Amino acid sequence: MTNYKSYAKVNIFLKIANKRDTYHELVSRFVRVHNLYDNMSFVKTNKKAMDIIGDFGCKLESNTVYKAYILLKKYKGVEEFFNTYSVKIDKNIPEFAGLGGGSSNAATFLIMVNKYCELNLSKDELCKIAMKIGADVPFFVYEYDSANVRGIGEIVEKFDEEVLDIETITPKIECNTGEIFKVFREKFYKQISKEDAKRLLSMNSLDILKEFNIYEANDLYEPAITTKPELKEYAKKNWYFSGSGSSFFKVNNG
Ligand SMILES: C[C@@](CO)(OP(=O)(O)O)[C@H](O)COP(=O)(O)OP(=O)(O)OC[C@H]1O[C@@H](n2ccc(N)nc2=O)[C@H](O)[C@@H]1O
Ligand SMILES: Nc1ncnc2c1ncn2[C@@H]1O[C@H](COP(=O)(O)OP(=O)(O)O)[C@@H](O)[C@H]1O
Repeated sequence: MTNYKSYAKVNIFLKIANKRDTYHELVSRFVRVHNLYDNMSFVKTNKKAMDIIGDFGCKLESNTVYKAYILLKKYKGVEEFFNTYSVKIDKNIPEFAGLGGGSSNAATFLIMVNKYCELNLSKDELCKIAMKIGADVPFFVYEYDSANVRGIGEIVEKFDEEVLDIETITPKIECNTGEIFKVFREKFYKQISKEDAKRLLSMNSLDILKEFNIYEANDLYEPAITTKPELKEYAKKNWYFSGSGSSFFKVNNG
């Protein structure tokens, strides 16, 4: 059966626009990493129950793909399909990395089930399901190379620009997203102005990286290095920080 590539992402910039209850509204540019992806496919089994084949740092019920299955199983034919097929995931994207691996897998799974079970759900309908799984899942559902992402990830707008050649490095330092947002709120809280947000959202990624340094591009970098000072060793010239970490990235175009 067809192999699907479940890509990683980086955040070219990530700014906080507001608080929403215990969450934070973002203004961010998400870009897919073309040379870093997990491989996903359906394989025939006789398990007679939903199963995920692959190496994960979590149990089945916590897997983003399982959460996606739970939301899809009410649709006609889905439960029956997983009586004879399992989903196989060959992981390459590091976990806890700020690269959105788990979110990407869930989105790819939604796309695969939509096709194989002929659900005929539109991207906007899939996005509504995606939001229930996690903040970064809607971005991956739309399959854009580059997009402006706002809100808690539910507003995804395609951004047209040249495809970026992205290199990533993931230090073995576990960054807990919730903890980093907590430190941001307590010690570093600031909100981007509407004017600055508008300007950033209209600029192409290469120009943004020319103009801004690692601190200015990502509001979560300072709370991350405060929480895990050993991260600073990786902040070399022209390297940037993705999401809540721990990955750094560099763009090699031009
Ligand atoms: C900030 C991003 C940018 O891509 O970081 P990375 O996960 O990529 O590092 C993501 O949107 C993260 O999304 P996700 O990883 O799904 O976060 P969740 O597990 O839902 O959130 C964990 C915790 O982080 C905080 N949180 C998360 C997202 C957000 N917009 N505001 C928050 O304050 C909340 O306290 C939440 O309980
Ligand atoms: N399909 C999946 N692939 C990777 N991690 C997953 C998956 N499902 C759940 N997880 C769990 O999600 C958490 C974050 O994983 P991931 O999305 O890869 O990191 P990040 O959000 O930092 O990029 C980890 O606790 C991991 O065990």
